[in-house]
Amino acid sequence: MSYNYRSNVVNSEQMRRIEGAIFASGMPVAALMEKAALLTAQQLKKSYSLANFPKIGVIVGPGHNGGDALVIARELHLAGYQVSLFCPIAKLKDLTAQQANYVKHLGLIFQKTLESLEDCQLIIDGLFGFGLERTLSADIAELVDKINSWQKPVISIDIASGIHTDTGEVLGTAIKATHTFCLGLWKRAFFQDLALPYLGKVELIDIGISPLDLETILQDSPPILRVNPDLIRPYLPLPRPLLTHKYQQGHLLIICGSRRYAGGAILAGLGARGSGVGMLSIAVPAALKSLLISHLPEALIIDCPETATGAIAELPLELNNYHVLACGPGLTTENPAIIEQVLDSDKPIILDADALNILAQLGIEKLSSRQNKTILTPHWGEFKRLFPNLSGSQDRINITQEASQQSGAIVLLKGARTIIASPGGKMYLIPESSSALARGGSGDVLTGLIGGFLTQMPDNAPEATALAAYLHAQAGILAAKERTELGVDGVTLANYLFAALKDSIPPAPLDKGGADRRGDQN
Ligand SMILES: NC(=O)C1=CN([C@@H]2O[C@H](COP(=O)(O)OP(=O)(O)OC[C@H]3O[C@@H](n4cnc5c(N)ncnc54)[C@H](O)[C@@H]3O)[C@@H](O)[C@H]2O)[C@@H](O)CC1
Ligand SMILES: [K+]
Repeated sequence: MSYNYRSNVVNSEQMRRIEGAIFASGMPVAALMEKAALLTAQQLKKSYSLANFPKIGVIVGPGHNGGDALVIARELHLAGYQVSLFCPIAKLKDLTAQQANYVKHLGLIFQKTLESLEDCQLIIDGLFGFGLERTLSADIAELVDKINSWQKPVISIDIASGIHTDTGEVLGTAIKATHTFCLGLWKRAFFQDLALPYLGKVELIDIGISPLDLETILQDSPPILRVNPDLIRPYLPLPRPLLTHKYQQGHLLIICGSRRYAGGAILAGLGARGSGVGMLSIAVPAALKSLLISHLPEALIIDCPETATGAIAELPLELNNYHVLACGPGLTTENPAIIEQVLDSDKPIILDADALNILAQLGIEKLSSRQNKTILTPHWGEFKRLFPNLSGSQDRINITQEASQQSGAIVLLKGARTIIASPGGKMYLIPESSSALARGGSGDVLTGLIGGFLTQMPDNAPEATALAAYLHAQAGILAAKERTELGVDGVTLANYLFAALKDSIPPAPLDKGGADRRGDQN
């Protein structure tokens, strides 16, 4: 396991321990504050020019978040900005009090009222960082609401004040930042859907936390990783070995569709197409066969006997002849026997949509007898049905991890920030997405894509899932950029998968990882 400030996501307790390890090894506290705040001030000056934002208001809290804000205030003042300060809490930590003295010496003024900052073009929020530990008191909450009501650009230092660093919960109320500079390491809240409306654009400031200090603190817990191109590139089934053939690139079976929901089957097939899987078979009710062939001429379409209402009645197939089974899109919940048959197979399976709804009826205990991997890809509604005991909590990172532990499956919880947990405890967090994907059909594309990647990298199921989820989100972002958020239907999304692959995970120069790894598998 290699440690990296770009990838490792921490909670506040881990952040505090890492900080402690750095200080214990000799780094002066004030020096780290100076570094973090100087780097943030540099970024700020680049994004918010003196010409456009000559007057800046800085809200100073009692802890080191407030200390950061004071160093930033000083730097902006020295750069020519007109800076006004407001500090609503009298008792400051020592280092913060020292910084306050120095800015006073430079002539900066602590205003008596928040209203004195109302004519600023930009507000910097240095009220609380990861040290926020309780709900905001009524007087502080009132200040925060007042700042929000101004509708000005607000830059939060480390995290929007009022947001819980781990769960992303709003502790009473919270600053609605337009831009947040996260210091040193990504904190969990940046991947919690609850917190997103408060963080605005997010940016990580690299303050030089070394892999050594990360390892010291993080080595005893399973890694929680923010997916980025460098992290998943080694797992991509690219470049292909020169002498491979289609069956070496894997054979995926998708079990999907009904007369009522034919489109889900097509979209899952198009998702699988986007993975480049060697062989694709799709089992559908007989009535859908010619429709599927017309959309996916490269796939083998298997026509299954159907029920009176047009669902698959039985699967006349030896499921163990395929490398991976993906099951669910458009299936209906009419026939639980199919899911039981899929669960009984010895192959890796992906369950989505109605396959999950049937599993919820059967009970997740059914998964315990499986000999191979299971991947569950619920959205929130499906998750609640599968894991009702976890649905009371809003900490999506925690409950996805719990769900994976309870079920023994890899669980992918869909959302604005999709979360993937594996039974071993390792987690992958998808860092960005587009609301263009909040649309029927997006999930079907994802199921096919996961299936296609898993087929090509069966020994790395969590990574295949993360790779698919990342690429799916990137395709949504790219498509929305060109067509707006209203222009990304499932077929369009699937068509953008290749462009996303090329754009967002370009091959690293001299990267031979992919070729070597696949050589092992063949
Ligand atoms: N970890 C690191 O590597 C670095 C951290 N720095 C900064 O230090 C911050 C953490 O500093 P602190 O630990 O001092 O914590 P904070 O500055 O986040 O705030 C803690 C202070 O606020 C008080 N407090 C907590 N909840 C409150 C509430 N609801 N109402 C009123 N007061 C409340 C606490 O008693 C404490 O005095 C980070 O967010 C970051 O901005 C940087 O200075 C340098 C690098
Ligand atoms: K803050």
